[in-house]
Amino acid sequence: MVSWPIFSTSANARYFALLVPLVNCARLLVHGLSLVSNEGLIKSVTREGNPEELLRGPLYYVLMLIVCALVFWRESPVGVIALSMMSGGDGVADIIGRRFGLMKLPYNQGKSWAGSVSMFFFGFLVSIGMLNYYSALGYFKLDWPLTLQRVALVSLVATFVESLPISEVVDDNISVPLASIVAAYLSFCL
Ligand SMILES: C/C(=C\COP(=O)(O)O)CCC[C@H](C)CCC[C@H](C)CCCC(C)C
Ligand SMILES: Nc1ccn([C@@H]2O[C@H](COP(=O)(O)OP(=O)(O)O)[C@@H](O)[C@H]2O)c(=O)n1
Repeated sequence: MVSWPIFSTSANARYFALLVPLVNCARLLVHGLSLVSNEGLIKSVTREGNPEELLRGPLYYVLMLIVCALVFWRESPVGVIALSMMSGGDGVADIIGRRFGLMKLPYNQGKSWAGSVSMFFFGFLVSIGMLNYYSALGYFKLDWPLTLQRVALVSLVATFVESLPISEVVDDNISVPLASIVAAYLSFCL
């Protein structure tokens, strides 16, 4: 029976799984540099329709996928939590914040309480859901009462970092997962 690397315990499974973000990284670079034109990709992934946008948020998103797969893979909850905060928390904060974010944060008029509260709750929920999935597959065993507290703390840290007016300096597709990695590593691994 063929054992597909992506589900195997092979040391090479992570490199096989990396093919997906690597291919998308190449796509974003090629289209972001306008070496190739794909209106569908640009329209679906950018806000203003400028190819250069692909080289910022989307590219950082995929690079963080690559970093977490390489460094943490399935052995550690840290990578799972970091990606959950970026895709689940920050992603929903954008949607909810744009639509319902009338009450702005006192220190950042570009962000709102609705967006940040969504960031916290969806970052927490997606993290717990993914940790439960990986735990059910046997990749790690967790003390769930403690894990809930730890993930809540990481989500609080990620929410605070995401709320800061630093988007011009560092994209939140970098700051949110990096802050989550640090907070999760300190709470889960030390
Ligand atoms: C639109 C994207 C990021 C923009 O973020 P922001 O600037 O709004 O904060 C994501 C871009 C995704 C990329 C085009 C394709 C990624 C495919 C990925 C490797 C497949 C696995 C995704 C996994 C389920 C999280
Ligand atoms: N905590 C947050 C996050 C986003 N948002 C809203 O979502 C929009 C996009 O957020 P963002 O600049 O962080 O964009 P992304 O790069 O995270 O997708 C903001 O301009 C706000 O309107 C919010 O209101 N509160």
